[in-house]
Amino acid sequence: MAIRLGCIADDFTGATDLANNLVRAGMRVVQLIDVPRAGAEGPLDADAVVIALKSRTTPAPDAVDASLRALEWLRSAGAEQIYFKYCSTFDSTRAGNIGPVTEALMDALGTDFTVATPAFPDNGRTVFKGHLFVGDVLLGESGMRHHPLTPMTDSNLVSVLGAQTARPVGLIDHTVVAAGAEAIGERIDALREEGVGAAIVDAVSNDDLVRLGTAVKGLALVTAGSGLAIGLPANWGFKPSPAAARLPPPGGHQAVVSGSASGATNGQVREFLRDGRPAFSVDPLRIAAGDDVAGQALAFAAAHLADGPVLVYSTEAPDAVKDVQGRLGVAEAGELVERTLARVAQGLVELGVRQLVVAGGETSGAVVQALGLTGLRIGPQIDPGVPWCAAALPGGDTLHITLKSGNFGGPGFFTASFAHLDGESA
Ligand SMILES: Nc1ncnc2c1ncn2[C@@H]1O[C@H](COP(=O)(O)OP(=O)(O)OP(=O)(O)O)[C@@H](O)[C@H]1O
Ligand SMILES: O=C(O)[C@@H](O)C(=O)CO
Repeated sequence: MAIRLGCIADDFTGATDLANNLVRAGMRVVQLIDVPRAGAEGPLDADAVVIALKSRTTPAPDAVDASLRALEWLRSAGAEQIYFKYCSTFDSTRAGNIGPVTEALMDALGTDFTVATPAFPDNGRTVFKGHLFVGDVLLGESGMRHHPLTPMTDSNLVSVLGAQTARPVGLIDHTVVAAGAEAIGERIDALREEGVGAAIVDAVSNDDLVRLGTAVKGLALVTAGSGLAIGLPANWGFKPSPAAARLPPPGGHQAVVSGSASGATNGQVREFLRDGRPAFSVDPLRIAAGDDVAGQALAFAAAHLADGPVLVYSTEAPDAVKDVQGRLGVAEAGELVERTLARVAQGLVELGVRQLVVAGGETSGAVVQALGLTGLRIGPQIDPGVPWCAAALPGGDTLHITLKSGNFGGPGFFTASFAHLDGESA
C-alpha cells in the first residue's frame, strides 16, 4: 500500500522524534537513513516514511538539493502530504536553510502556502505571538543563544524565517488557533489572499496542535518541529494503537554510546556514574595523541557487558568541551570523537550488543552510518521525543537502537530505557 505521509527531517534524532509522535497517533512508521538509492528499498509496510538527512547545518544549496531528492523519492512512494521537520528550537542562522528548503519544496510541489511551527509543548517548546519559548524563557534568552553552530538570538520567528525567504511571512496567532480548525482555515485563506507564502503558527498546548493538524489537512506541505505530527494522522482516520509501535522482542547485551555534550546528557551520565555502573570515559586529547582509545573502550566493555548496560561517553561539561575545542579545533575535535564512538559502536555490536542507546544528533548520524543501518522501524516511546527503534544489521540480526537528542530524556534515561524495552516490546 502507498504511504500517506512523507517526511523530510534535517537530522537523525529529529527524524526519530517526529516518527515517534506519528507512531503514538497510530501510524506505522519507517525511518530511512538518507534518500535510498533507486530500487534499494522495496515496498514499505508503513503509513508514513521519514527520510533522515544530515542537512541542518549544511549550506542552503546542499540542504535544498538533498531535500528535493528526498521529496522525489517520497512522491514516487505515493506520499499524499509532505512534512518538513526541523528542530523545536528552530536551529538555523540568518543564512540558514529552513527558509530556502521550504521555498524549494513549495516550488516543487506547486503550492503557494505553508505553515511553520516548531512548537512541541511536551518538551517545553511553545510559540506565542510568533515568539518561541524554551521552557519559561524566550529562545533568544535560552542556552540556544550560545549554540556553537546555530546560535539563536532572535526569538521572533516571523523575523527569523522572513530573513531566510523571498516570500512574505505571516502569523496565525493564538486567538485564531484557540478558536478552532475552521478559524485557522479562514485565516489561511486570508493570508493567501494577501500573498503571504508561509505563516508561523502559535501553539502552546497539544490541543492547539491537534486543531492545527485538522486545519492543514489540504496543504501539500507542512513545516514544523515534531509537535504537529500529533494532529495529522487523524486526518487519514488513524487512531492511537499499541500495534503501531510493535517491535520484535529484544535480545543481546545492552550499551550506551554518548557523544552529546548537552546539559540533559551530562545529567544522564552523572546519574549512571552515581549508580556505580560501568562507564568508560573517552578523552579526545588521547585520541589526538594517537592512543587506541576505541580499543581500550571495547576491552573495558567486554569485561562488563554480561552484568548489564555499559556506558562509553565523551560527554563533558561545556568548559571542558570548549577547552578541547580550543586545543584541537571545533570541527576536528567533533570529528575525532564521532569517528571513535562510531568504531566503539561497531565493536560493541561485534561483542553481542543488540540493545544500543546513542546520545547526540551528530553522534547518532556517525553511529548509524558506521553500523550500515539503512532503515529503522519505530517502536514505543521512552521519553517525549525518544522512541526505541528496530533495525536490521547488515548480517541480518535485529538491533534495537534509540537515538536520543542531546536535550531530551529524563535523568535516569540510560538505564530506564532498557527496562522500558523489556516491558513494551511484543
Ligand atoms: N569531550 C568532547 N570534546 C570535544 N567535542 C566533543 C566532546 N564530546 C563530544 N564532542 C563532539 O560534540 C558534538 C556533539 O554533538 P551531538 O549532536 O552528538 O550532541 P548534542 O549537540 O548534544 O545533541 P543534539 O544535536 O541532538 O542536540 C559531536 O560532534 C561530538 O563528537
Ligand atoms: O525538535 C527537536 O528538538 C529534536 O527533534 C531535534 O531536532 C534535535 O536535534
